[in-house]
Amino acid sequence: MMDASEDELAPEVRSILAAARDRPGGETRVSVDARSFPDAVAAAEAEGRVPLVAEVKPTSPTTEGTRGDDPVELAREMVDGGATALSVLTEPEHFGGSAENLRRVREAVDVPVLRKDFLVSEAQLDAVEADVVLLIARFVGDDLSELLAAARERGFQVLVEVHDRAELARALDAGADIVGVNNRDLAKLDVDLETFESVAPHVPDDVTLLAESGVSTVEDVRRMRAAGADALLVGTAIMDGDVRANTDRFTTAEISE
Ligand SMILES: O=P(O)(O)OC[C@@H](O)[C@@H](O)c1c[nH]c2ccccc12
Repeated sequence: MMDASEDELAPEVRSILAAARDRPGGETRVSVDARSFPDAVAAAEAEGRVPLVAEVKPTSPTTEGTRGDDPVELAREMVDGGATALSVLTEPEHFGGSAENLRRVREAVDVPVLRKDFLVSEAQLDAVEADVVLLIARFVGDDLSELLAAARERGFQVLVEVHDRAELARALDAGADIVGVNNRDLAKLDVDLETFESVAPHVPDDVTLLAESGVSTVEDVRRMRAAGADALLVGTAIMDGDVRANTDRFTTAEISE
């Protein structure tokens, strides 16, 4: 999206976006046999676990240092800790990710895997197979419907990320059925859990709704669930320390009162 609102983005985010626009796509069109994300969420719920998407995020503009562990090892620990699905960063320049990390993780686990990146063109969908791809409403602008259709044609499920009610309306108009509300403001990079609480009431029941970013305690997990989150997406608080224990703590947040 090339409009005035781009000036309002944090410098790091502008740099991420500039890099994303230059990134080439895959050479041949992918065709994915996707593992159902809504089914995985329902299964976790039926077992009394908090449906959690655990994120393999080696670093980020808001994290200090880089975690160099093998992403496959981290992914296995997350699944052992009860994660419903995984998110794997594929953005190389600001998040330490790669398409290869995603490919290896998806081969090693049997839960759905989300490709976390800043996709802005159809060809970029072909870089690697995943069960779910992310489209960020703010970044794809008027191309949302087209990219959503292009992704579905390839077999991907699509998570559309929004930050306010106006973006939610655009996501729903485009036909999004998995929506994530990002608590992180891409203009300031700060996190406010009230973002989810203010947008969630306007999301129809048949949409699978994720609360993204800034969940760092078991209290936060319960708070997002109380506000209507079908699932949570957690990166930093899982990557910090014992990945398996962290995942276990969050997925059992509703049993271990
Ligand atoms: O590390 P956190 O605060 O738990 O956040 C995870 C995830 O929501 C965040 O990494 C994220 C949300 N939307 C994104 C878009 C691209 C890259 C990363 C993200």
